[in-house]
Amino acid sequence: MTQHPQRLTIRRPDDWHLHLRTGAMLRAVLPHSAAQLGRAIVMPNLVPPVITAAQAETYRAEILGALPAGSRFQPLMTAYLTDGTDPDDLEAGKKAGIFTAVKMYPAHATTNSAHGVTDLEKVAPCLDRMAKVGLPLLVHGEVTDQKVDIFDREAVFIDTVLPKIRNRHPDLKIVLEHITTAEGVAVVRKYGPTGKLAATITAHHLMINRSSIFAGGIRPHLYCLPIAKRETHRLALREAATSGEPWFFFGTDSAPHPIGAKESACGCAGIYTAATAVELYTQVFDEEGKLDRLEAFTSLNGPAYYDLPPNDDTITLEKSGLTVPDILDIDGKTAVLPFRSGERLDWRLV
Ligand SMILES: NC(=O)N[C@@H](CC(=O)O)C(=O)O
Ligand SMILES: [Zn+2]
Ligand SMILES: [Zn+2]
Repeated sequence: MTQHPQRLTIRRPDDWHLHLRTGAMLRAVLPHSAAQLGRAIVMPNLVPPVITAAQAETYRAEILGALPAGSRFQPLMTAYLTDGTDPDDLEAGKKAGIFTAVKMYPAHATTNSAHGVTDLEKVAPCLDRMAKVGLPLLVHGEVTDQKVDIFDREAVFIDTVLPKIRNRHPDLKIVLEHITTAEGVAVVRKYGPTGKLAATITAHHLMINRSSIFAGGIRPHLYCLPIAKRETHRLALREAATSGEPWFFFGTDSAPHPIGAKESACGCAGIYTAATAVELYTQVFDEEGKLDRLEAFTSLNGPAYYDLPPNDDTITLEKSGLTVPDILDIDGKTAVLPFRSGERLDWRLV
């Protein structure tokens, strides 16, 4: 690769952490991801959540039915782990090709997590079975104790909860989703070489820090969970993502909410990045002078961790610039505001 390429062809990326929602929202946002990606790990935090293999099969059919004609995009389905989840159903779902992974939300940690896990002991039989049949555990890694400062909840989870899971289930593959801290980077570096721990990193956590949320006034569209941390953490995430190390990979956590639900006295957590996900990551790798490592992060490391082949086709990016789309209409009554809406990015998908 030349030092300052104007054009870049890489294997088609996958998104290992995506919220597609359902109904009109799904129909509006899915074309964005389907245009860029080969596959995506689809998060199960619907209302009600996607708990069983039968529910995941119904949800997958809805997604496939909402795809633009001719799209080869493949949704990879996840189970929402609850205290009452049946290990046999997880195993059957895995064997039937329905489940790719299982998502654990500590109860009340984030958007639509009320049915999440209250006690690790209760899900131990599920985690044992997942290790046995090869279903990775994807974790929203924040403690829910409201006495713990919101900016510390990820680091405390890594310190106190993650070791319990790892020690009790040493053969379980774990993905720490959307890491936001230097502590997250360090623990994944430490245990990544065992093949049992990896992390997704979002585009927005590579671009914003906690001051961004208050720049000139409160900016509800930059509120997500885990919340963005100090600048030192953003820099640690950028270094990790662009390091080429195989345990860090693409996961947007693109999480659309209607504008009215964001611009509210009690606004929802979630940032919508799917409209320009690949362009946002490319911008970061270019700024870091690491475009030669973009493909590993976007298209190779994720499939390798999930024991899947990389996509067989490619995408091409051009350094001709792009204006991030403005408000995305959902159903004539509600709309979503994409991250960096109306701003210029350096790269665009050809
Ligand atoms: N990331 C977020 O801020 N929100 C996600 C939930 C999640 O991934 O934690 C959502 O579903 O809106
Ligand atoms: Zn989450
Ligand atoms: Zn998420």
